[in-house]
Amino acid sequence: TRTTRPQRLLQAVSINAVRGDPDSVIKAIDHFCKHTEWAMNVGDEKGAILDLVVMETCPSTVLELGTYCGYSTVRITRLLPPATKLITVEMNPEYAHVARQVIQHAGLQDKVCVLEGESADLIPKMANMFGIQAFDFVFLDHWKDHYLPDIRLLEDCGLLAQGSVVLADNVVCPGAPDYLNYVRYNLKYSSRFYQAHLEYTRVLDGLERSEYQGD
Ligand SMILES: O=C(NCc1cccc(CNc2ccc3[nH]ncc3c2)c1)c1cc(-c2ccc(F)cc2)cc(O)c1O
Ligand SMILES: [Mg+2]
Repeated sequence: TRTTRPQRLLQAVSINAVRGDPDSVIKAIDHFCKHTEWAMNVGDEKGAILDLVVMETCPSTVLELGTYCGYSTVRITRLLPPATKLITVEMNPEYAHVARQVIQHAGLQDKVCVLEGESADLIPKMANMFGIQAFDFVFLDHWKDHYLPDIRLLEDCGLLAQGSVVLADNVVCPGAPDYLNYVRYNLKYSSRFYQAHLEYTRVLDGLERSEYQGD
């Protein structure tokens, strides 16, 4: 096929979503994934849990690892007050290019920085790049075997502070067993599981919310 799935998803957004309206972008992507083609967005069921956790956290600094087409980026950023910034990391250049256009269609481009590259390379540079101390909220949705090394790297770089919330997608499907074991049995975290389903399916999945207790 000439086009890729992210390009077909972007086309559905540009045709069906109202420019500058994040909720219509979210609805257009969910409709596309339910009726036309499955894609690995966090989706509407887990997305509603993501919304609640973001709203109760009221973050001023947000990091997302794994942008894909920007669905969760739009979900999170639409809930943030004007002064806040969201940094999202995507190592696949084609995903990043589509995500920037989805985010722009939602009218949220001024609140989002899409960084192209690997989390392990970029995390150590973020404090200097953005003049931040710690992230109030982190959403993990990239390669599942990178969740554990990356949360440890965030700790080592001093980018987590007491009260920082880390929310991880797909802790059941595809799964992140080593990550779960770490955040659930480590006194530095207070962890809680939100049972749900894999986006747009009846397969079991869930999100893990882990609050950093400080050093
Ligand atoms: O694997 C997943 N997502 C991650 C992912 C996947 C592919 C490429 C990238 C490239 N992006 C990337 C990589 C490394 C990176 N380092 N720093 C940034 C960064 C960015 C990322 C995933 C899979 C399923 C799933 C699939 C099939 C199935 F049957 C059930 C479930 C459902 C999900 O919700 C998922 O999130
Ligand atoms: Mg995911």
